[in-house]
Amino acid sequence: AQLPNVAILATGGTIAGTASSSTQVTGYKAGDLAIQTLIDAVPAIKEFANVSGEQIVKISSNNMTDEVLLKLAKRCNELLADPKISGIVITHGTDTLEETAYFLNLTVKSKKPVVVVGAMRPATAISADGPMNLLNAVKLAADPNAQDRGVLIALNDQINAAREGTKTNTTNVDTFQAPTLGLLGVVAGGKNYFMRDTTMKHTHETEFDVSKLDKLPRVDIVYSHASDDSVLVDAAVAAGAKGIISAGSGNGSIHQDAEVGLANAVKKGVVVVRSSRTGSGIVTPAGADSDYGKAGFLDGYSLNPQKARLLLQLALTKTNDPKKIQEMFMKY
Ligand SMILES: NC(=O)CC[C@H](N)C(=O)O
Repeated sequence: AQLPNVAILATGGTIAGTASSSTQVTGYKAGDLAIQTLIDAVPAIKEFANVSGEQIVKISSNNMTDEVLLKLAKRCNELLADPKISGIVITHGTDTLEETAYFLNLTVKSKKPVVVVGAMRPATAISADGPMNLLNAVKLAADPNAQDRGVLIALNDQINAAREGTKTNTTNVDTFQAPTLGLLGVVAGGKNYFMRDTTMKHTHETEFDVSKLDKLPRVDIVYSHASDDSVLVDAAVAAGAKGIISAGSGNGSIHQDAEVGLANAVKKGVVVVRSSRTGSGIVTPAGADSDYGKAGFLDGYSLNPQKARLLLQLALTKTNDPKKIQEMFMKY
């Protein structure tokens, strides 16, 4: 039988990282190795798929930009329109992997699997996790049962939804978790097992079209803390932010001295969305009669601040209507 064709788009990260010794697992050079070197390190891939590697960038993912995100989304859409391509794997640093995965979850127009993969130990380390993660990701991208589940995050034998998975540990290989909703599935005995589906709209079901975009509106995140004030909010507005995500405390609460600045931002036409710095749970709707509702703040639902930022950027390419943007936050 003919093997499925899987395209691999490489962006760098620890999966392509090199260190001077096999015991060095921090302070290494991320994104050093080219994609063909990573593919050649896992000859077993050839048993499951024909793969082609394409180097998009070679960066540590803390340096990811809107420009690269747009380039990746456009390239995915081009490749997935080709009937010969079964799915896509994107190799990525883990630091902002969840952001790229969620951005693609909102902008890829296909039911075919798109799998974002990384590693926590550099390619040169003892028990490097990259090779097995890459093999699992290619098999997942070639798996018909992985179709129409939204973009997937696959590391450490676990499958997460792009919207829900988040990096929870600075160094451990078991870093991607979905604290509120749990895993979509697992990889065991070389097979993919799906336990549930995400309930939110994704990929071909969204209204976002990046084909004609070459930049995204500025959206900043302000992180709440004791003794907070409006200094950073005012700075965001002065820098031209069209939206601000409040990484609030608890259930999206905001220090009264920062709230003043955010309310003023709304009066100037900036869209403000409340999210939470807690890392799990939902930010419940404040209601039109509450102080937050009266100030015009929107509710971020279960998106973490970094993902809420991406949705607000895309939302602002379609509309400035707070009501419509709130609907998007409950839908995607
Ligand atoms: N484990 C990782 O991939 C983190 C390394 C690096 N900072 C990156 O995100 O690209």
